[in-house]
Amino acid sequence: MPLLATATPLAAALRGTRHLAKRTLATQAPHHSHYPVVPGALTARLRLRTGETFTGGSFGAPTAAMGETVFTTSLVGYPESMTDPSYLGQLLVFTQPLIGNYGVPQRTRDEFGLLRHFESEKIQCRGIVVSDYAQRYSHWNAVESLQEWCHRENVPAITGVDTRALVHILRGQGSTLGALSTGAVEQPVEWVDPNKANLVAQASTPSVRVFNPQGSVNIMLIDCGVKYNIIRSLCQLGARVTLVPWDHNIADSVSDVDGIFISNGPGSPTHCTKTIESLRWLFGTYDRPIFGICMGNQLMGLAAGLPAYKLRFGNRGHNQPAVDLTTGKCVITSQNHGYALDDSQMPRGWDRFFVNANDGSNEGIRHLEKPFRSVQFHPEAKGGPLDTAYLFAEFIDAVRAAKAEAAGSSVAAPPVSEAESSAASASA
Ligand SMILES: NC(=O)CC[C@H](N)C(=O)O
Repeated sequence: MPLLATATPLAAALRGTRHLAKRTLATQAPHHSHYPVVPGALTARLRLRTGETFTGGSFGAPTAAMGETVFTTSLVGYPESMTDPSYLGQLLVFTQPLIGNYGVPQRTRDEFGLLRHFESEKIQCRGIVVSDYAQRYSHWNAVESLQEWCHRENVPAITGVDTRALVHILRGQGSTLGALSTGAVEQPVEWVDPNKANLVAQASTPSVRVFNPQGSVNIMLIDCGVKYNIIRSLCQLGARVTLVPWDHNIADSVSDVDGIFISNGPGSPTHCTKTIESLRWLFGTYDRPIFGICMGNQLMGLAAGLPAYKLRFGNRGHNQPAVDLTTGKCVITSQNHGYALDDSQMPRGWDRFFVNANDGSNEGIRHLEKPFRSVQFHPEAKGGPLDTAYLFAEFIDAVRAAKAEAAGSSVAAPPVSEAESSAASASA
């Protein structure tokens, strides 16, 4: 039998896919409505500022919300993403079609008092947009449905949206303001860009908090909207973590600090002038390790003299390749950002650390003499079991070494990064 004949079912399936893709493109504007929605649900509507409207079913709170419409390609992790403070002010579109199928986990806390399965205390995004909400969920750890959670936290959610068409629009024109309405509750027509406000001031801790007080090195963590797993990652490596607000008076409190960490956070980094000033002061006076993640990378770059710009639609997902320019090694990273540093001209004394292998955008910077480094991706969030977790271990090693040196001792504790990597190879 000719090969063509055996391949026919596959060829037909592929033709079907192509046909679907064409149909999706053809129906892009101005109105989209198709998939079946939750039976008996209120109608929900997502309207982009540029005029495109998507109609579906409401499965969240019967309320309305406006935000920057952004998409994530993550296949799993909706509880973590939705509680990540970096999504504050945003309507979050999931490209993974089936959302809700493993429910929402328990609010149990770890030994440091942090919620185990969420990145902060509450849902941070303003609303969610999905293709196919799973009305039945199943998971050993689930205690409620995504629908119940959204209701409880007063967050609107729409299902039945052709998210492929929506993402096509967002990739083309860039992240766009969107208004999500449910039933008769209409989002007011005046468009307000959340990025014009200082969202970091809303997400940051209002007061100083200490985690793992018996830890052996003192890390000051500047909270721009920190994810719990960043605090946890530092505590697990034996650090005492002092969480301080984004505008904390650093100069007054840094003398007994062994290392400084700058967290992730929502919105534009340009609002954080106080943090940028503090970092600039630290770069001139501080010699111990400094490390930044995502917003932390952007703030360190701005303090060093690099400009930041807005990416067209940002990088949000769990499989972004980043090349470490010091080793040539490519790591697969988890990301959630809409801004980036323009590293085309590096300031004196600094170099690029990582670069994105897909779009060439900056993924980190490092100081050439002092132990100051930052990354645009999230080493605390990993698609695989470990991925870039080694960056935390290297930071704590550098902190311990600097502390030992300052104390005039040549005997430093064994590096945690080595302990980590031997544990990793033992479990591999
Ligand atoms: N995850 C983050 O820290 C995001 C940083 C910043 N809000 C951005 O979107 O680029």
